Amino acid sequence: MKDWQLGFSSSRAQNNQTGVSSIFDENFPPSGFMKDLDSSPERMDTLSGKKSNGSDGESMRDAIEESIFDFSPSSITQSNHIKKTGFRARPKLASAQAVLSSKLEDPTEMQTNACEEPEDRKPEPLKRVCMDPLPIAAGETTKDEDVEEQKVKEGVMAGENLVEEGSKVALNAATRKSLWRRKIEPRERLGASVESIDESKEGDFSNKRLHRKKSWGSRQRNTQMLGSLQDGEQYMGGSVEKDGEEELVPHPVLSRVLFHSSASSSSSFNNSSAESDEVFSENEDTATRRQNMKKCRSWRTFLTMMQWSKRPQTSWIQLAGHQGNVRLSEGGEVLKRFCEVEAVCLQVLMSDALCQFVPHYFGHISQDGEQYIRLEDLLSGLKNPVIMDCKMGVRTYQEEEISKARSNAIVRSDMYQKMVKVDPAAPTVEEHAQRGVTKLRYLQWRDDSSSTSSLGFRIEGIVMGNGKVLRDFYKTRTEAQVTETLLTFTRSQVHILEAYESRLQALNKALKESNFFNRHEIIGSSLLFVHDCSSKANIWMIDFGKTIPTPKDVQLRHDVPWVEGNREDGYLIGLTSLITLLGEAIKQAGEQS
Ligand SMILES: Nc1ncnc2c1ncn2[C@@H]1O[C@H](COP(=O)(O)OP(=O)(O)OP(=O)(O)O)[C@@H](O)[C@H]1O
Ligand SMILES: O=P(O)(O)O[C@@H]1[C@H](O)[C@H](O)[C@@H](OP(=O)(O)O)[C@H](OP(=O)(O)O)[C@H]1O
Repeated sequence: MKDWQLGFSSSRAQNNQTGVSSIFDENFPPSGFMKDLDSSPERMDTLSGKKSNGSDGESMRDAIEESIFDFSPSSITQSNHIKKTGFRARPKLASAQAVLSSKLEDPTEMQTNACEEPEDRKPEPLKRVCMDPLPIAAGETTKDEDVEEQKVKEGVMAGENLVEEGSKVALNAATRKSLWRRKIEPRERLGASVESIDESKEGDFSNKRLHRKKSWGSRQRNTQMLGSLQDGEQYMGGSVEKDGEEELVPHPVLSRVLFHSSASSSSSFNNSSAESDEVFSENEDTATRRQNMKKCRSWRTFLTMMQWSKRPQTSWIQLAGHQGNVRLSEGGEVLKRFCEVEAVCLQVLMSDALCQFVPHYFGHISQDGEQYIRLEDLLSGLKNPVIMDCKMGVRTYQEEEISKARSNAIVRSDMYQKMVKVDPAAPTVEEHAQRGVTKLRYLQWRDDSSSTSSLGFRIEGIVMGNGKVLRDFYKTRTEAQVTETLLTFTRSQVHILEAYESRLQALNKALKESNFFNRHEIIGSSLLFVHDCSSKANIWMIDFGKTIPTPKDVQLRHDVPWVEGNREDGYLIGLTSLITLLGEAIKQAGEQS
């Protein structure tokens, strides 16, 4: 078991044992929607990695180093380490794996989660969940498979790399995916797997048994597996009696389940004749065949449930911003409508001190005549993520927008409608009369009614762990209102609040070292806060669509008020406010508990 898995498992074990009081303000509008976060963990693990500066997304990702950070209040040493380094969370691969393996450890929880899954979080098509037919020693693949894995690496979600520790079943999704894509015959697939096992695990009895079978035709082999299937209870026990020999099965239920999963994977569990031919022997009579088919179907039902539970954790949601601007691709990347200003920023950021705080940028892609920016999915691997989007800075419009508004003031009725909905008294008499406001006027009103102008940031939206979305923060302006919202967002969990505070302090440090920050006016950019019920937490910088390089003669400070012409964005004012208010929230949460 890798370090991060150990860390995660122990964290989960602790969580299961920890009775936790539910702390949140009953008066807050979305009361009662946080019941799924009832187990408050004692510690928090995140992963740290370091990006390389390579221009190629593949090589950069390959260069990521991972390690664990422990946010346990008692873990002072590591906590200091975090403060020194900032917690670099790249939870993708580890989180997905850890969540998946923990689900298998805890079937009760699996059921609970399945029940709580909101309708709009239906799993991806089954073809995305890949499983191997044979037990393979963890981490081992054949040469060919390695090549295949390399080929498909880019398009494969980290969460699809499934390794069942202790079961000796390695589920290498990249390999499987590529094999399926190429529709390689099961026979070839099996042969390859067996050879690799046998070469590297000479002493393993079960592997030797598999090796002895490798000369069998795939049909024979499949029939043999089916025969075993009929003795389900024995199989559950971990061994099968065959011809007087005990055949050890590394992971009794899984390996058989996985076998059939694989056999039918390419057809997504259809009952096609091709599949039946693959599974049943020619010598079986019709009755046996029917019986077998029936059993096989019930296994399929079970498999479907398994695959549901093992699906990659991609509870993706676009919280703020222009609806439909951002979406999750089939391959698990976030695709955002192309904006050259943003693409240039992201490219520069990949080799800046801030790269640890920005989703990985994979370049751009053209799809159906549209261009998209390809980004790392920051929610990947998080289980029922809790998300908050904070728009940073003391203003959300560029200075250019002011001059534009002066020269050509377009009156917008949509913005007038939005304004009236929040505050019917906000428009002037003239604006009421024309039933419209200019964009600049609207943006300025938004900034002033929220905490943007006063605190240097505002909360745009929150997604709670049960998927409930809160966007009504138009009038969340005072420090007390923001603090209360932070407590609700984190359910007053001190270790989460502390992790966020720590991350922001690290960001503060990185900003001071950043050439990008030194040379850019950052407008309308957000900090995306994400945590989940297994206590992974992180904060990321997103949205650089209105971030522009400063003129050569301008040196921004980022921590002084904006007056027209000085181009200051107030980013550090917002960051300082956030850190202060998180501190206040930590204090209040401590007092509550
Ligand atoms: N890399 C990512 N991973 C996960 N979610 C993301 C990612 N990028 C964006 N999102 C989601 O999409 C939302 C909107 O993103 P973003 O702010 O970049 O869009 P936008 O349309 O440019 O916003 P705006 O209208 O404020 O300029 C975010 O609040 C977040 O929920
Ligand atoms: O959040 P709200 O209240 O819905 O208001 C929107 C928000 O201010 C966006 O940032 C802005 O897009 P830009 O940042 O790109 O200016 C958008 O302008 P738009 O309607 O002109 O796109 C506004 O409608």
